[in-house]
Amino acid sequence: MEIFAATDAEIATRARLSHAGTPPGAQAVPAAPRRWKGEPIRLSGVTKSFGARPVLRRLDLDVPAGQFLAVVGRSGGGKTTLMRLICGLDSASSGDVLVGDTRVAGLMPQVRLLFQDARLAPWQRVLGNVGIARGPAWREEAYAALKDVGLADRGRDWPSVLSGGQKQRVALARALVSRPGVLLLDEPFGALDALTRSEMHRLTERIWTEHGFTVVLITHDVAEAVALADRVVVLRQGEIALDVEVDLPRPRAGTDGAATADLQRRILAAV
Ligand SMILES: Nc1ncnc2c1ncn2[C@@H]1O[C@H](COP(=O)(O)OP(=O)(O)OP(=O)(O)O)[C@@H](O)[C@H]1O
Repeated sequence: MEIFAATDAEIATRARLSHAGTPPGAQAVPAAPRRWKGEPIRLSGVTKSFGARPVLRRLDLDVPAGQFLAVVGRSGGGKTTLMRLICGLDSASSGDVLVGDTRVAGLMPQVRLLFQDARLAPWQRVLGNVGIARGPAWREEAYAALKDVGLADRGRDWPSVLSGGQKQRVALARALVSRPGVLLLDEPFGALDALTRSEMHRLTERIWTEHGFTVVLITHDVAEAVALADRVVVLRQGEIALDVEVDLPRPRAGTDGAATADLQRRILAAV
């Protein structure tokens, strides 16, 4: 049994409205509010050890609400460990992690994650994937989220017929459907080809600008970090080796000026 009951006609109508606005005589699809609340993140004196080995060492990090932060660093530097502490998948050995006013202790509903692989349920259509675990209002929200990622007309497709980039868009819509205060992106663009990756960059930047949630992006790609983030933190051996503002005008996709190159060099040197 499917978890949604929309008919093909209903989906087609909604998709048409999403793309073309409301034709004369048609009933308007209620628009979701375009902006929601970003949550600040605060780490104070956070250490995380596995056995006797510290992976994060007395980390202090304040991420203001609505900031787009990129975390870069070499493999094994503790980036994913940091993500897991922020979303409550793991707990710190010592120190405090706060999202908004809440001390993280267990999974945080206002924090959503996007991974390198889309992790869609193959037995659910696109709309079902986006709407999983939602309450009674999920269907409107799912349509709004699919529209946000440019897939309003793909709700009845199975994940298997989508391209890699489209699957990532569905995963992004699934993360957005609950209007998270914080979106954690763990190398979500790493497996995509260059063109699709730059499309995803533009999409992510647009959606973040529209909705105003806080983003933490983990990436190995310094150019990606500088293209997207307000601020870049370099994590090296569990410590912050560099913390730098990206004071470049948006949108930045495709910009390749001297200031961008300088900043990239500075970050690479710290990595
Ligand atoms: N559950 C665990 N048990 C033991 N060691 C772990 C565990 N999780 C991570 N580590 C270790 O912690 C260190 C940091 O891992 P982490 O995945 O945070 O690094 P990363 O910077 O995200 O690396 P990558 O860029 O390769 O994904 C690594 O040495 C890893 O082996």
